[in-house]
Amino acid sequence: MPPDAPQPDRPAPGPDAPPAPAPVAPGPTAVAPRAHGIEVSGLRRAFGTVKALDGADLVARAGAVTALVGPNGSGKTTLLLVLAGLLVPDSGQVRVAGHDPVTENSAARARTGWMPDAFGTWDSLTAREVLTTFADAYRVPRGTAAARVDELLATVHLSEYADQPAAVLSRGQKQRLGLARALVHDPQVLLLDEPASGLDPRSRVDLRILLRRLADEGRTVLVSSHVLSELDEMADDAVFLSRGRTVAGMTDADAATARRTWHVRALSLPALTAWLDSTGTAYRPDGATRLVDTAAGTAPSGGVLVDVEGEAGAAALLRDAVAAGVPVVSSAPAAGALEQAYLALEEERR
Ligand SMILES: Nc1ncnc2c1ncn2[C@@H]1O[C@H](COP(=O)(O)OP(=O)(O)OP(=O)(O)O)[C@@H](O)[C@H]1O
Repeated sequence: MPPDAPQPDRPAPGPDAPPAPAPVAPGPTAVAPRAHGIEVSGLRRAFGTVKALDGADLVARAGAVTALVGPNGSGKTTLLLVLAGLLVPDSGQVRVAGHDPVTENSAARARTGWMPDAFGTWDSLTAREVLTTFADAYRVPRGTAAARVDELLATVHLSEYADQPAAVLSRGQKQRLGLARALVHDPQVLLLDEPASGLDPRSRVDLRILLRRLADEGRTVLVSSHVLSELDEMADDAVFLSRGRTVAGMTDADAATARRTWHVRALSLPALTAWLDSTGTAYRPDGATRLVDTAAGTAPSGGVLVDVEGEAGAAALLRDAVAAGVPVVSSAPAAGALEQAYLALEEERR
């Protein structure tokens, strides 16, 4: 859903719009404990007959990056809009940084940074003016706002565009400005909808490092994306949505113990497959096996896919193969843990 689509039963403030009434950025005495993350239970929100959220549950810990994963139309944006205090749910419990975004909207929004999947901005304002306007709206004290804005422009590598009108920014640069605006009031909770879309590879790496740092500082970071390999690298936990419901959750520990497919390559494919056969280990072709120098009598090198139980299973497989004299070249997960879990869930739900 376009994040700025009007909501049927609520005047749309527009997720990019400064909040009205402007919430007060929590001052040093008002900071809620960092331990508060996000807690959602039984959340429902329908648009006419479409049940965008149909009893969703979610916990996102403070100090962790949580991935929000699900197919198109599964309710991710709707959930993020509710958490951001921009959409009123039909029913269910929601706490963001210890506050209910419906009944304590200002308190929740003062502690929440929201980055929509496309950051619509005012084209005639400069990048610095855009951030200063949001800092004002969040009542960041004037004395500190200018330094904060400069610091954020540097963080997202837009200092050289600080005094350029936002109209000249590319899509990826606008995304980075959107990230800076989400951080302008030093929020405890960050909600990011497809933050990497439009970013070049360097900016994606920067984003990953920044989100890690923000989580390590004790913030709660909830990020939705379809690029699972990217989420895999940055997320500690994952929540899977399907048709408006939470269908699974996954922590780093789950990922380490889950059954996964590994790609094992050896200098001699016959030696590898003969050993797998002798141990009764099931395997299948990797689809990329390459023959080398058969004329010279060298055995074909190549790899196979093997399903193993967690990282411990992968380590045992590698250890035993090497001990048996198989010339193993590499052994690595065939795909990220999130991607494999996602595909397995999709398969189950077909
Ligand atoms: N304002 C709206 N009016 C009507 N239907 C809506 C509205 N917003 C969302 N929906 C519907 O609710 C469902 C969930 O949409 P949502 O945008 O939350 O999914 P999503 O998981 O973010 O999808 P995507 O991955 O494609 O961004 C979809 O069927 C969508 O068509």
